[in-house]
Amino acid sequence: MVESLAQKVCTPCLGGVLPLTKEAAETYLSQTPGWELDDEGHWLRRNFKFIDFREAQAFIDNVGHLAEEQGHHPDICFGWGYATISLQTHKIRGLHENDFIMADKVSRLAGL
Ligand SMILES: C[C@H](O)[C@H](O)[C@H]1CNC2=NC(N)=NC(=O)C2=N1
Repeated sequence: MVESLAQKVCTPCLGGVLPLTKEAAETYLSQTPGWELDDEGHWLRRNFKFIDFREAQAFIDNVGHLAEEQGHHPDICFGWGYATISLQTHKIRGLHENDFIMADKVSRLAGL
């Protein structure tokens, strides 16, 4: 049985690895429905909608705990009724499988 991305854990990114090419990143997208790449393929992003500010805040608080557990941290923007989660492996200034693992785990946190 093929392991889902969410079943994997982020590996410490020690730098010195090349970021995924845009084409390689696009092959991962099929496993993370709802997420999008930026034009250069350096960022993975998804918007989540909530009923109000508190719901959005509760969600990003959970994302924060997940990030600490995984040792891999998203950029988060949130406000009344929404949260935007952006993922990049900063150490390599691009995307790594870790970003897609986090994306799948974050989607599941939102119940998606
Ligand atoms: C020392 C620490 O583990 C590293 O700096 C981690 C922390 N979280 C991280 N998160 C992300 N998104 N990219 C990184 O390169 C990264 N590096």
